[in-house]
Amino acid sequence: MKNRIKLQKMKENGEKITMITAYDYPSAKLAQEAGIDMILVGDSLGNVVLGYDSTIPVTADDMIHHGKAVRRGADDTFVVIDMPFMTLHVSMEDSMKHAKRIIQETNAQALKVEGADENVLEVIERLTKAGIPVVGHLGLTPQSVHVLGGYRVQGKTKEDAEQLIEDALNVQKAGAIALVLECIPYQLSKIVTEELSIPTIGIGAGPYCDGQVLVYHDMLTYGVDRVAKFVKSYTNLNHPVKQAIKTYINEVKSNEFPDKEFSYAMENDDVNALYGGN
Ligand SMILES: Nc1nc(=O)c2c([nH]1)NC[C@@H]1CN(c3ccc(C(=O)N[C@@H](CCC(=O)O)C(=O)O)cc3)CN21
Ligand SMILES: CC(C)C(=O)C(=O)O
Ligand SMILES: [Mg+2]
Repeated sequence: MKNRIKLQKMKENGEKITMITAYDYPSAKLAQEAGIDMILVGDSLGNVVLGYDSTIPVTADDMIHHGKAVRRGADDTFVVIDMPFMTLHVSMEDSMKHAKRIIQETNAQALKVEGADENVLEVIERLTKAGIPVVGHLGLTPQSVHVLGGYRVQGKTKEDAEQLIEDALNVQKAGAIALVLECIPYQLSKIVTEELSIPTIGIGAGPYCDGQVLVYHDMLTYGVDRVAKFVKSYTNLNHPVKQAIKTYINEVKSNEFPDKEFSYAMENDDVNALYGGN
């Protein structure tokens, strides 16, 4: 497991780990070409690519479909794939079956699982023993949105923070290679990052994590409108994309496009012969 060593080294050396989500060939290709350390095929694809209002309808087949496209676009990047809703909570056999399919069909390096209950910890242990690296995910775990009562910041009280620290230690003990911390106070992610030997990757978890992850469509403002406070918009693609499509519409309607420059031609003799033949 060469990649595990590298992640671990980056934490030890204080070199920040960069991660972005990707869901298809072009997003993966651009992320790899830009030099990202890790790609996450997030179940957030339910929101940003499939148009659902949560990650709950996302299936293992969805993850495989998109995971394969990402792998084709980024053949040389560490790819992590989310285990989607309910692939961890039916039975151990069911979880292993889904994990096996996702890994074998996508050729990803690792799987990510939300939470730290008994089932999830056992899944982490079993996959790790089978040689499949696992990334944990604590704090705001969107697959539990209906239990959490909305997309709220987690771990804000002493009790909740202590529980999260205990969960993080358990996830590490079960064998996880890294831990995503989502939407928690920066003071808490600082403690967790110091307590753990594995790298923490934050999203809405402040500056003290060993790495950061953002959703592709959020950081590019592409097809999304309202985003969480923790999202930094590095560019806004909504405007230029919409503008380009509007210009195209106008040019077709006004017979400006396509002109000869964008058309194919026959030789004059052949055109004449064609008319003559009629
Ligand atoms: N486009 C997108 N980006 C994401 O980061 C993301 C998804 N989708 N879908 C799955 C989950 C859902 N996520 C979310 C969604 C909303 C907030 C949000 O609006 N949070 C409030 C917190 C308010 C509070 O508790 O104080 C905010 O205003 O930032 C946070 C995480 C993160 N994940
Ligand atoms: C927000 C990240 C961590 C995620 O789980 C996803 O994109 O699905
Ligand atoms: Mg996810």
